[in-house]
Amino acid sequence: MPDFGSRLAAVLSDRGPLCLGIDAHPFLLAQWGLDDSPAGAREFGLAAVEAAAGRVGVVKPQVAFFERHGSAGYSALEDVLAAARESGLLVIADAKRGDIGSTVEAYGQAWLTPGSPLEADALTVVAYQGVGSLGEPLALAREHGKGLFVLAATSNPEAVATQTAVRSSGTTVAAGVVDEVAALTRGSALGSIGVVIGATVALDDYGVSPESLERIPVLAPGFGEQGARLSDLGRLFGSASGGVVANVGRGILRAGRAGLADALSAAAAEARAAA
Ligand SMILES: O=c1ccn([C@@H]2O[C@H](COP(=O)(O)O)[C@@H](O)[C@H]2O)c(=O)[nH]1
Repeated sequence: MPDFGSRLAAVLSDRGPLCLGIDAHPFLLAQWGLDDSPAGAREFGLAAVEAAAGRVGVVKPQVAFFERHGSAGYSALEDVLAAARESGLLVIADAKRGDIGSTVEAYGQAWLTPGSPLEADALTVVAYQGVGSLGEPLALAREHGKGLFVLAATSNPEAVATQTAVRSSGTTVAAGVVDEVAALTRGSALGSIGVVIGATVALDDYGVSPESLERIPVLAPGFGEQGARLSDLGRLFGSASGGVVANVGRGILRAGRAGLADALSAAAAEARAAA
């Protein structure tokens, strides 16, 4: 299996940067005429996958909206993950896992092992315990051609104080995470270990340069509902734009089940033109 970075680069080139966030918010389930139940979340997720296939290359199921339904929600998520991967979509499980190394290894096994019920192509992870704590999922990703996205500068305003704090090395926390992740990638091809940078943040404010992001994939949430515009993608990420996965959840899902395909096609075209 080719590594995640190569697969992602091919998808970005063929389909453009748009990623459909599969966020089964209760208000969206109601709007789509579905119950706020595991069956409703399952149907929502499968309909989102069906609309995404052929229109975008990447989907990002938000695990929390399945987890809130307990074990039946996880069963629904397993079906959605499998359907997405069978449709040829790259799947980023947004689970934001992190812990000491010996525990985070188990998270890696759950989401990155081929044949696991929760198998995804990539996983979002948290480096609050140090990028080095992620060594085991990193090794698993390398072994199985999977990817990781490490939170660096998140889209929510509450994160600014923590992520712009200056480390003893003199870089911000966000820039330090970017540098440590970038150091994991050799060669000029897009790496398999990337970062999460919100589209709502100004890179300068975090001491992050577009150049430092050029060889690593960047998962960028914050478009749509959180205020960033897809048409600004190139301005926001500059020379790193080619490796950006632009996530939109509510901003597209609000179109409803009937309007989803058209909303996706329009957003995909807008994102492609802006990259
Ligand atoms: O910094 C971050 C990291 C993750 N997210 C997640 O992305 C989506 C955004 O959904 P929208 O509906 O398009 O706002 C959601 O799953 C978040 O948990 C983020 O927003 N910011």
